Amino acid sequence: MASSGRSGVKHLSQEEAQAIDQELFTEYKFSVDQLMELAGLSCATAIAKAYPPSSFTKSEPTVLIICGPGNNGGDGLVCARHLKMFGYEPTIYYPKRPSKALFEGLTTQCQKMDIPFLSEFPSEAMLIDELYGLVVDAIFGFSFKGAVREPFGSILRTLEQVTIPIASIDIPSGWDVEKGNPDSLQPDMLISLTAPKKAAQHFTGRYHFLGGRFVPMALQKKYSLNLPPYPETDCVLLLP
Ligand SMILES: NC(=O)C1=CN([C@@H]2O[C@H](COP(=O)(O)OP(=O)(O)OC[C@H]3O[C@@H](n4cnc5c(N)ncnc54)[C@H](O)[C@@H]3O)[C@@H](O)[C@H]2O)[C@H](O)CC1
Ligand SMILES: [K+]
Repeated sequence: MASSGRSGVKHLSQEEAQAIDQELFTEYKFSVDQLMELAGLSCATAIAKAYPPSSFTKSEPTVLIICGPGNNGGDGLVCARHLKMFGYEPTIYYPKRPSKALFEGLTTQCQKMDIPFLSEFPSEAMLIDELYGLVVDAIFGFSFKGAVREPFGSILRTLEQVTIPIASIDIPSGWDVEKGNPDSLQPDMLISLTAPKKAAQHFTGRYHFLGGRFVPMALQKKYSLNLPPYPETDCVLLLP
């Protein structure tokens, strides 16, 4: 069944999100690297709009970015690199790294830009609150299914206790892509890429951005995305 939010934009099922993704690669001949770069740039841009460095109460605008094992994690690595360029102090936790050239390259880029990678996840939420001003959740995106497997279960349980804002890329991690999850993370920001997924209807945080301004009009029409117009040359749009 089709569903749409207050803005009239379509909310995608998991199957639709994966079908559009596949069509972008197979029919439209985009490469993953290209779309990931635009997705990650959108996330860093949305973060810079909602949480400018001057709004941080810490002495430095420190951001903890947690990257998962798939492309959502890749978006997180790209986001970290752009945040560094924008004047933030990102730190990455990336416990499950795929042995693929794309992710290895993104990791090296971050390392060469002096972005630290944590070898262990902070054991207490309080430590995260003390050290960072923002968490970026790039753990799972639209391919998440079933019960959360370790080490991500314990990471998510810690994140549920933090009091600093959490910005989730595409899906709040631990949420069912269509039904959401009232018992998991409740992020302050959600950046929906391409189009919001059905779970976004359960988002109650302050900022819901649309990002990933890369879907050709023919594909938008085929899937009746009904995307609102992005302002001027912006790569993100704040949804009502
Ligand atoms: N078209 C677009 O909008 C683009 C979006 N991008 C981003 O890509 C993700 C989707 O990426 P994908 O690799 O398909 O999957 P995920 O990152 O969601 O995760 C897959 C990863 O997670 C593991 N996994 C799945 N379920 C579980 C679980 N229950 N417990 C533990 N681990 C789990 C699975 O094994 C895989 O390893 C999308 O959301 C966007 O963020 C692209 O960057 C660009 C195009
Ligand atoms: K996420």
